[in-house]
Amino acid sequence: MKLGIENIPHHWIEEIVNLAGERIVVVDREGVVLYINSAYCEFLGTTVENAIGRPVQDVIENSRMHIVAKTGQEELASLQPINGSEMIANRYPLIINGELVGAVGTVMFRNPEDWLSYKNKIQHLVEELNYYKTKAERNSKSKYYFSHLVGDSPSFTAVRKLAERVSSSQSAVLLLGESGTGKELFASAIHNNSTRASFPFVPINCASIPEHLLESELFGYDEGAFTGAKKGGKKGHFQLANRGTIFLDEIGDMPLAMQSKLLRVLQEREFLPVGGQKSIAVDVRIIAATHRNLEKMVEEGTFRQDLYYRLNVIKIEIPPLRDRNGDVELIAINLLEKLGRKFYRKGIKLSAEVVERLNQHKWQGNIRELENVLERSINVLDGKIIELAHLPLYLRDQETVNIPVKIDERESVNVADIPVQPLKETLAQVEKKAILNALSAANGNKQEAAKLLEIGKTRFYEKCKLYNIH
Ligand SMILES: Nc1ncnc2c1ncn2[C@@H]1O[C@H](COP(=O)(O)OP(=O)(O)OP(=O)(O)O)[C@@H](O)[C@H]1O
Repeated sequence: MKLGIENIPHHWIEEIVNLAGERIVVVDREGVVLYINSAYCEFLGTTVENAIGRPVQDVIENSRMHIVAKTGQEELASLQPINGSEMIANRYPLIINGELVGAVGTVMFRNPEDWLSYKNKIQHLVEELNYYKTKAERNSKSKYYFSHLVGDSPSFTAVRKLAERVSSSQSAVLLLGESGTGKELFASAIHNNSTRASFPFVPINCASIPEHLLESELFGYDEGAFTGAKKGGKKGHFQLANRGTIFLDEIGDMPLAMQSKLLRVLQEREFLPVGGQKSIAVDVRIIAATHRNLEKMVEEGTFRQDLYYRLNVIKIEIPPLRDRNGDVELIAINLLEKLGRKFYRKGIKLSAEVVERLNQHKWQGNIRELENVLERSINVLDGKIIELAHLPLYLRDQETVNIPVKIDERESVNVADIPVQPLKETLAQVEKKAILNALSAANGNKQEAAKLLEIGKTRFYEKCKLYNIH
């Protein structure tokens, strides 16, 4: 007997799909319906004959299948109103022999009660999955080497050489640079080039953790340290990084009280978990990073001078992209390869005009901004060459090259509703709204929301803190 679907007579397949309770649609790269099963058509109030060969948007209300067929990005469990019911839609890119050829979509559950019972059943599995996903992401994030740090400009080459040279030392490293310049990549490359490479690299973003949780995140806690503390306590990042490297990103955002505790670990090489009685010894190399001016913060009294000296043993200043002559094109080509793999779109190139425009731009958001621009361009691209027309508006219009402001219907504000008040307050209101909108569009995923807003995650966390958004 054959080992596949060939054993099933072809005319059974439709019935099997219908029995499985799924409503299925298949579209090609242009979003044209190639197949839709009768159960789905029944639900839509149409017929298979009517639906086949038509653009999917004309057949299914609020469909996003044509988008998935272009981007290659799957969309799972997204809510889709059809015929007045909230449906749960799953949309998968259809990849055959490594090439994106279309998309497959299913919808299920006619009513929210069914969804709730399903959700309760799988909730713990989802949580478990998320836990392993985060862990896997963290592991893969630490896998950068100096060869991943693309750039040939003299300013960047000098910095990369310095970082390479100091990676074998055990001293603390302080990475300075604007948001999106690659500080985390540098930290990871230093770790992987050091004698600690076979031990963990543990990154922690000091700005993204609420102040009251930072201590237990860094140093862990003992059983019974506070109400709700896990049985058996919890290990902190310092303990997890033992014999490896801890990367303290956005160290400039660490509250003063925590700075004192961190200083103690650096001096004594041991720490006390929250609620603990016994100190734990650790052997950890520290790499800290910030986009803030720590010297100024020391002068202003918001950063401890003694801690600054402890961290500033080896200072590495990563240049902003606009000061890296010739690197933009090189990095863009590298990012296109990476994005090509992510979206199953191989061989995408930049037109000469686009290269020129990218070289002219000031890149306030550095490589992260460049990455977002390219990702967006790929999403609106049909062929293989990114032309000026595919760039976001603020890059297309030379007059406004350095003003990355994006206004579209989603972000527009009804001016008539705004009371007369100081401009600052109005701007804050709009900013908060934009953040909430992005969070809701990203299903609460902060990194994704920051990406949608085209700002760095650090700035995003700062804004959330400022507007009390949890
Ligand atoms: N030299 C480089 N070559 C290729 N890609 C890079 C390079 N440097 C950074 N990137 C990419 O740019 C993005 C931003 O890098 P990273 O997160 O390391 O910046 P950062 O300085 O730590 O930012 P932040 O301060 O906002 O946390 C990442 O997606 C990273 O993969």
